[in-house]
Amino acid sequence: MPDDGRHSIPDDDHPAPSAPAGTALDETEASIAGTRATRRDLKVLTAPERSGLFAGVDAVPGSAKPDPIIVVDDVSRSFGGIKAVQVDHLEIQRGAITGLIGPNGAGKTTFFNLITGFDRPDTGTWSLNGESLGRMVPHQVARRGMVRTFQLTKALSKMTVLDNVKLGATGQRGEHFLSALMPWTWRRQEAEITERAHELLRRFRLDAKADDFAGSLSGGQRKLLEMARALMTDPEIVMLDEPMAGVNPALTQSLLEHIKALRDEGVTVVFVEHDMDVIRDISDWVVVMAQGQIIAESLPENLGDNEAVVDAYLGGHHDMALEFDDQGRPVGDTAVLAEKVEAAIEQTLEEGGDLSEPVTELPEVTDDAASHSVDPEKKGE
Ligand SMILES: Nc1ncnc2c1ncn2[C@@H]1O[C@H](COP(=O)(O)OP(=O)(O)OP(=O)(O)O)[C@@H](O)[C@H]1O
Repeated sequence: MPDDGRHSIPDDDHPAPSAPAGTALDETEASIAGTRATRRDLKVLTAPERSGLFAGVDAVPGSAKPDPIIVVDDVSRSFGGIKAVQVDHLEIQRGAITGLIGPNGAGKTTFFNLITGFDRPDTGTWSLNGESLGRMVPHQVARRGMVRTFQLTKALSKMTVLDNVKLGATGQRGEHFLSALMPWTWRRQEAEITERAHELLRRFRLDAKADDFAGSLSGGQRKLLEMARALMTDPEIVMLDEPMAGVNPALTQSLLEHIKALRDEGVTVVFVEHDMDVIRDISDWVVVMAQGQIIAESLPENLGDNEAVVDAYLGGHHDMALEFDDQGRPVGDTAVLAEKVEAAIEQTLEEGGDLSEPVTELPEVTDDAASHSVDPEKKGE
């Protein structure tokens, strides 16, 4: 991936932001905090320097970051009577992996859709590097450096793997009307696009499949294809919607390594994930949504201590102290409660319901951990 830092150099239109008020910065952060870091700056960050970025960040919803690449204000979206998203303020730190978690129906996918131009909010503003993206459609957003992948991979099964990746190169010269009148320009562009697609296929070890139909790939390989396609425009920030869903354990590890490698190259990553082990493994910072709102932000290792997070996942009506082991796994009565939540979810799915609401009502905790005695009528109240 080229490293020319071209996305991030402050200029008159995009001045470097100053350090947010109230953010305590130590020496480790000083080199990049308060200015807009380039891809090159971010590439040379050591792991302690990267975690140092969050040292002075308050673990509260909407907290200021030293060098935010994305800033969101008052973005809301309703469907009928349901307020799917109401994000008052959110800043995403440049050059870090931010995990976005929350129960089913929390509004994560809708939020991704809104800020990448795939859906329109009812209210709100948001910016990338200080430039408002409010009226842009997805390919305009991509041209400015932000791309997304989808929860359900969108690979076109009757096209080759190579062509699917090439499709990611939207908004480049070959698409323009004028270039169509100048085929020599277009052909050069086409060759560059093909070369880059091959390079990305090699990176994701899909090069042997370049000429196969995308429909022949496994679920995990399609996720890799989706990432390769997203990287065609050499983005500054990638939004990954459940990149691990449906991927077998062997490929999960490889995907995780790919995501970390992107971050280590200076790409900002925001990803939606349900698996807490994955979240703890690769996130530098975690943002928690529930019922459309940002309810918590924290370092991944402190998630289990956050009452709002536990409430969001286990329902707000428990009246016992929750306990987790040092791996963040629930223990004792908390484990029993967690199993009941699982059982309630399973039951909902078996009955053909969806999981658009978190489980909010649970029976008394007993020793019968495997009990499926959740009254479905009470769930989602
Ligand atoms: N196109 C739509 N029409 C109507 N309601 C919608 C639409 N898209 C989302 N919703 C509703 O908005 C809410 C948020 O849904 P969203 O898919 O964004 O949540 P999520 O956190 O991504 O959930 P999951 O983890 O299950 O993917 C839910 O109540 C959902 O039913």
